[in-house]
Amino acid sequence: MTAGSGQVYVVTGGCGFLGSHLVRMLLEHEKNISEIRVFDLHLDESLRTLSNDRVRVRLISGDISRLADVQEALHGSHLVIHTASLVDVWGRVPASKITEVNVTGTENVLQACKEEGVQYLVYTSSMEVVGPNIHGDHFYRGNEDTEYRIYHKEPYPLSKAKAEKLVLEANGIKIKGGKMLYTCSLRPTGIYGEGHELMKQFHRQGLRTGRCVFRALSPAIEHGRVYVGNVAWMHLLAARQLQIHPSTLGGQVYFCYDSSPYKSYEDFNMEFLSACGFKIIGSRPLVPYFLLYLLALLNVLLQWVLHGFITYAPILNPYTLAVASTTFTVQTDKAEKHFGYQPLYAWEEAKMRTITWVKSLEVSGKDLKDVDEKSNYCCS
Ligand SMILES: NC(=O)c1ccc[n+]([C@@H]2O[C@H](COP(=O)([O-])OP(=O)(O)OC[C@H]3O[C@@H](n4cnc5c(N)ncnc54)[C@H](O)[C@@H]3O)[C@@H](O)[C@H]2O)c1
Ligand SMILES: CC(C)CCC[C@@H](C)[C@H]1CC[C@H]2[C@@H]3[C@H](O)C=C4C[C@@H](O)CC[C@]4(C)[C@H]3CC[C@]12C
Repeated sequence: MTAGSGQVYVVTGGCGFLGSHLVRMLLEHEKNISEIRVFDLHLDESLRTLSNDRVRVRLISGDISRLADVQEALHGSHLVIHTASLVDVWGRVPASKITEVNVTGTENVLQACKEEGVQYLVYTSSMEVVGPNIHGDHFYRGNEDTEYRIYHKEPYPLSKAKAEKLVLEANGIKIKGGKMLYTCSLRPTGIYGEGHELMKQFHRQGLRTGRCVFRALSPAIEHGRVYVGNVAWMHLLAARQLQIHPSTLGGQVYFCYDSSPYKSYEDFNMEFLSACGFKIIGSRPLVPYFLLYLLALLNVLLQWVLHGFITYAPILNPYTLAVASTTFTVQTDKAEKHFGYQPLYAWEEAKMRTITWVKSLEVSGKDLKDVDEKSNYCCS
């Protein structure tokens, strides 16, 4: 295919963790596109260099919460993959900002699809549109039809649920030119892989404590995880098949899954950290749950006191503790049945790629700096 003769895809949030994997995935595996528009608030200039003879990668700086920006980016495009979002469960940004980006931003994408006559939209949702809920109900290897008490209070899951609803309701509406809009929604569980910001933080924290991770969560609580490459692959397939079988995929939701093992959040992280010499201390939580909960509450209090002076947003708060302490795993084949999804990366390869990346944090010295040499290897 020569540049200009294929389809134009827009990837909102294309410079983020998932978005940048998706852009690379599209370049490598989607043969009928000639342009990828990477729309983001903060541009990653290195993506520009990915353009080749066949596909032009165009970086577009814009704000999803401004309709004019979105309209301009979508003009003349064929399909949108909407991953842009404010991912915040720590109170780093005000709730109103989360709503503005995640809900108004999605409204803008839908409006722009309508006005610019873009027929297809794949939305990146989240497991959190379902749960875990605040009652602590476990969702054990459930699927898209599993009944669950859905209850949202926190700004991020609330915004993702609202946005997903808007996306699904828009399936089938008339767009400019008289054609129909087709939409579907993908719900990843906790994504991991190269570039995962939270993994960097756990790695850095582990270096400070001499490569020791102190078990805080019950190993019996399963937390769903999915490799970023497989999430990107699933988006690519959904985008392709939405155009071929719009009546099958249109208006549907799909959990993102692969063959990553069912483990607790900490044990899963250890799959990678142990390759760097990290050890997990304790076979059961070292701190009783009520103490952890008190600590989480203390963090909320400190956040409130320090508000206006500094942004105090530690990893542990009552909500993140509840998410990490409630089983939420998926087991489904809906995406396989509807659009032939099979993970592109087996667990062993996903693990190896992630380990290589975690190790590279040490080689580059990025995570080693600031760490007291003396504290290293206290466990070895
Ligand atoms: N990381 C996870 O574990 C996870 C799990 C489930 C779902 N998700 C969803 O996947 C998507 C991608 O998440 P991620 O982890 O890659 O997050 P990320 O923060 O790395 O990427 C989000 C991107 O959106 C961009 N963005 C934010 N505000 C914007 C705005 N106003 N205008 C334009 N762009 C804006 C950011 O600059 C960033 O590049 C999100 O929709 C998120 O809700 C993530
Ligand atoms: C108590 C501590 C020792 C551990 C705290 C870990 C906690 C910060 C982690 C655990 C689970 C994580 C969430 C989960 O993987 C899935 C998602 C969905 C996604 O849409 C946004 C990110 C989020 C909420 C992860 C955030 C970090 C969590 C809560």
